[in-house]
Amino acid sequence: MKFFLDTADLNEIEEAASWGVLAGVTTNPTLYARTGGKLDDFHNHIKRICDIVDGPVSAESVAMTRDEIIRDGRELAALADNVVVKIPTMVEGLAATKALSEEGIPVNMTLCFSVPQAIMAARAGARYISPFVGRFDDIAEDGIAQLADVVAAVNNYDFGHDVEIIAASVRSANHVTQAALMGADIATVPFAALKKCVQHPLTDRGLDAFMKDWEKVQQA
Ligand SMILES: O=C[C@H](O)COP(=O)(O)O
Repeated sequence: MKFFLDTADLNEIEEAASWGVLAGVTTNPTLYARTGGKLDDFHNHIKRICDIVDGPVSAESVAMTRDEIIRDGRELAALADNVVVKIPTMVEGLAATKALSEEGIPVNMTLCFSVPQAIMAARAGARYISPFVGRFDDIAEDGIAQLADVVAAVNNYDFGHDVEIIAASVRSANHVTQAALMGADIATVPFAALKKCVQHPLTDRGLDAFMKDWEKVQQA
């Protein structure tokens, strides 16, 4: 499984990139708004992310009609070679995904909450599909079970092009564990949760003991 960072925060992206495990970044309008970014700086902001990250960077279209999404998608794709156009899973989004994919522009279909949505995204030409986990948990449903269904269903078929499933709306290291065990290709993880993925209390305890014993060696 590959690790993507689910953020538009440049500091977080720079730090995670320095860890050597970052394979890509996903953004969305909410994550960009959280940076305090303005509309007229959005494209430059995406370019800055693309410069930092050696891997695909999803930038989301906020258009609602096929033609507007296609126009948006072309503009976003022109920003950098590693831009992936993120498009919501809806009728107009499917049509735009088909058109953009045929032009060779990679698409990540987002806001995916069901097996039929995922299969349709793949059929339309999506390079990435993003089933959401945490938002199911938020409404007292089992997001991991939903993700497992999507992974199993998509892996049943050959869509004639590469399709990778991004476990999205990930909230915890346990979500990452479950996504990896079921064979999700990618987990896109918020910075705080990604940091928790490298931490373990037994690692901390073991390190503490090693340091204390090393002090004894130095004083012997
Ligand atoms: O846009 C995709 C995100 O992974 C959504 O995550 P969220 O449910 O934490 O906002």
